[in-house]
Amino acid sequence: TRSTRPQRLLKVVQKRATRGDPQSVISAVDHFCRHSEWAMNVGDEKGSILDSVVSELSPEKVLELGTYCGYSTVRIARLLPPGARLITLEFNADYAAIARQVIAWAGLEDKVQLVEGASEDWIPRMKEHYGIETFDFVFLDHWKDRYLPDTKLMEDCGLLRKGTVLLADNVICPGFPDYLEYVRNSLSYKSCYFKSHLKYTKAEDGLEKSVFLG
Ligand SMILES: CNc1ncnc2c1ncn2[C@@H]1O[C@H](/C=C/CNC(=O)c2cc(-c3ccc(F)cc3)cc(O)c2O)[C@H](F)[C@H]1O
Ligand SMILES: [Mg+2]
Repeated sequence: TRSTRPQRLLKVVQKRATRGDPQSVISAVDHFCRHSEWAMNVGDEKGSILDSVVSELSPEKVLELGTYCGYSTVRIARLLPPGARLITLEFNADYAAIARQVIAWAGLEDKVQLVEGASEDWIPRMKEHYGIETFDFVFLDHWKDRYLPDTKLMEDCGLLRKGTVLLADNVICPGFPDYLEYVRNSLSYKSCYFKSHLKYTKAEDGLEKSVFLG
């Protein structure tokens, strides 16, 4: 049977990228998406905004919602300080299998814990299963109608602390109006919008950075 897009993306990574070199993995995926097939990863333009937020924060404990093929996982993990940990949640087994191999090809498996399961099931288990007190940084990039319920769930589970940064992909396209209204109007968040473009196109998109105020 015909291969899937994630399988083709992995082949390009293994063909064009150097094992253990995260930057070459990022470039290989960008090349694949720009020249061969469109895929729903954050892309290079928004990716560099993600890079600057992570570099400035230097977070120890990171949560990513929606691994997909691991592109943003690699972008984040490559910038983490020694000893820092990234937990990424992905409930599609096929995507998780591809992402594991992409993360391993980048040589970042020691920093990344890919959990195959649903965010709503695993957010409540973060403390007892992974010994997480609170997260320093959360990247939201899963189903758009799940950003708000999962953010409220993280609040309820006490996983956010004063200063925790939430960064959400796709403010415009596909968009998540309910989450945006919440973080922009809630007294518990200080929110700002990083305008960008939908990867490799002229269409506007952006990232919403929201700091939890406790
Ligand atoms: C609900 N709980 C979940 N738990 C674990 N993994 C999950 C969960 N929910 C989804 N996943 C997992 O997270 C991923 C889902 C990513 C969804 N992303 C997008 O749809 C998305 C779409 C566009 C887009 C833009 C323009 C256009 F014309 C068409 C598409 C751009 C983007 O940057 C996106 O991120 C994965 F697929 C799913 O298994
Ligand atoms: Mg996205």
